[in-house]
Amino acid sequence: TQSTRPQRILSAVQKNATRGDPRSVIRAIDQFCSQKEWAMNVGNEKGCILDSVVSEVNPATVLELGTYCGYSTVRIASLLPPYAKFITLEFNPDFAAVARQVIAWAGLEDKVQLVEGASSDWIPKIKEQFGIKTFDLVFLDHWKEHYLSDTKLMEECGLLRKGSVLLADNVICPGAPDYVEYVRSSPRYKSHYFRSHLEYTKAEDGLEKSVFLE
Ligand SMILES: Oc1cc(-c2ccc(F)cc2)cc2cccnc12
Ligand SMILES: [Mg+2]
Repeated sequence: TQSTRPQRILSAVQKNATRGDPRSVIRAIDQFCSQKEWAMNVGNEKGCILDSVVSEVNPATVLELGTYCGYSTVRIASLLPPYAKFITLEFNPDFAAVARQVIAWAGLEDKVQLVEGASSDWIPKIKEQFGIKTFDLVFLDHWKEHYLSDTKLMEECGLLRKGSVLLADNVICPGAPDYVEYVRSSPRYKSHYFRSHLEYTKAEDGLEKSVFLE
């Protein structure tokens, strides 16, 4: 039977990356997606912006919405302090199965908890299930239609505190106009747009960093 694109990405990691070396896993995925098949990883250009925000926040608690093959999961997990708690939510079981193996190849399986299911189902349960009060950093990289509703849900569930940082991928392409309008116009957020390019292309895209103010 035909392999899927995530399975081909995993094969490229297992073939070209060194076990336990997160940077070689990132490089292997970026080379495969640049030279062989495009895939919706955040990529290296936006990935460097992600790295700088993670390093600046130095979060003790991180939530990622949308794991896909685990590319950004590996980037984030490799920068976290040892005591950090990192949860990544993935709705698609096939993506989750590949991501677990990519994260393991990087040797980061003890740094991140991959949870399968819908973000809207899981967000209300995170406090009780994982003993997390609030998130210092949230990386939004799932389906764009859910960015705003999931953000409002996180607010309602008390998962954001003064200073919590939301970093959203794909502000331009595919775009999340209702989310961007909300975080840029709300007095409860201070937002900044990091202009970049859609992964592995010359098209414009960018990340929106929004700090929750209360
Ligand atoms: O980074 C992403 C990119 C795209 C995307 C798909 C097709 C295009 F033609 C352009 C962009 C989709 C995503 C869906 C979820 C999380 N990230 C995505
Ligand atoms: Mg994305």
